[in-house]
Amino acid sequence: MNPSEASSPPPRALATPRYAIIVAGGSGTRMGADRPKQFLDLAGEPVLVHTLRRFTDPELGVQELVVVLPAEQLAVWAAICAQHQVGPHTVVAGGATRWASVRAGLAQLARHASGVVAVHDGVRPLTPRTVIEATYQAAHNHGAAVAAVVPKDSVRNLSQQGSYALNRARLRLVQTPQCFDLDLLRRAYQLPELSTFTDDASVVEDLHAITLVEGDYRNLKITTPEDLFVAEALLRAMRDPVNE
Ligand SMILES: Nc1ccn([C@@H]2O[C@H](COP(=O)(O)OP(=O)(O)OP(=O)(O)O)[C@@H](O)[C@H]2O)c(=O)n1
Ligand SMILES: C[C@](O)(CO)[C@H](O)COP(=O)(O)O
Repeated sequence: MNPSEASSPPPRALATPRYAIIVAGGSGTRMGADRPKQFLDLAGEPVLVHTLRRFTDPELGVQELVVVLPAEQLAVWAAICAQHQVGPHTVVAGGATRWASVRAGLAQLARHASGVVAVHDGVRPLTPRTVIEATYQAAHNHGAAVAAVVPKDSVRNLSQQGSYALNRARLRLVQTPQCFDLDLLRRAYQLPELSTFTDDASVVEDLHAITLVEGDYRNLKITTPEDLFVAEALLRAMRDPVNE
């Protein structure tokens, strides 16, 4: 625990325990930076520090937070934690794919019998608390819930003849957090990995229906360089009490 955490308010007590796995085990090839994008600077602090703060908010009552990192970056993260205010968490080494990293995070939660677990991208540093809370609650009520938003652009499907328009009213852009009953997520991650998995909902959906929760357009995933500029502007706006 960071000494500055000692005086923070106690976590909210909840009947159903809440856990979170923050996956930050990727290398950021699309960003093309000199280090993984989760360590890049966003308004004076590494992206991942911002992301963790979203989940250490005592109002959420998360009992255990697991951070998954590339094995070769564990020392880098330790140095970051020594310099920045980061709440209590455990660290595990990830795998070659996001799926393998989530599995490693789940293994860290093996001693817990039950609860609801959130899986969240370490590179989504702007997720509003209301979205996290709503996703945990929906998973508590329905077993599996993911945050998603309506597409703002028109969407076309590629075909052999060229392309055709899709009805975007029937489409959703999926974000994280993605929250699940702990036992359900464990069972889903015992099945073999498929190349079609892009998120946790795609791993779980053969076992259980996925409930969609209203996400937020500010909850962007930092993927390519321009996302950092947008994230910085959004962060400034979200810190302005007029906007939040
Ligand atoms: N082996 C992996 C791959 C991805 N992730 C995490 O999953 C989230 C979403 O993945 P993505 O944005 O694709 O991150 P990268 O894999 O780092 O990026 P890229 O695909 O551009 O290499 C990120 O927080 C990333 O760190 C992970 O934990 N382990
Ligand atoms: C999990 C995710 O962020 C939901 O939108 C997304 O699927 C991650 O995809 P990526 O290819 O790893 O960026």
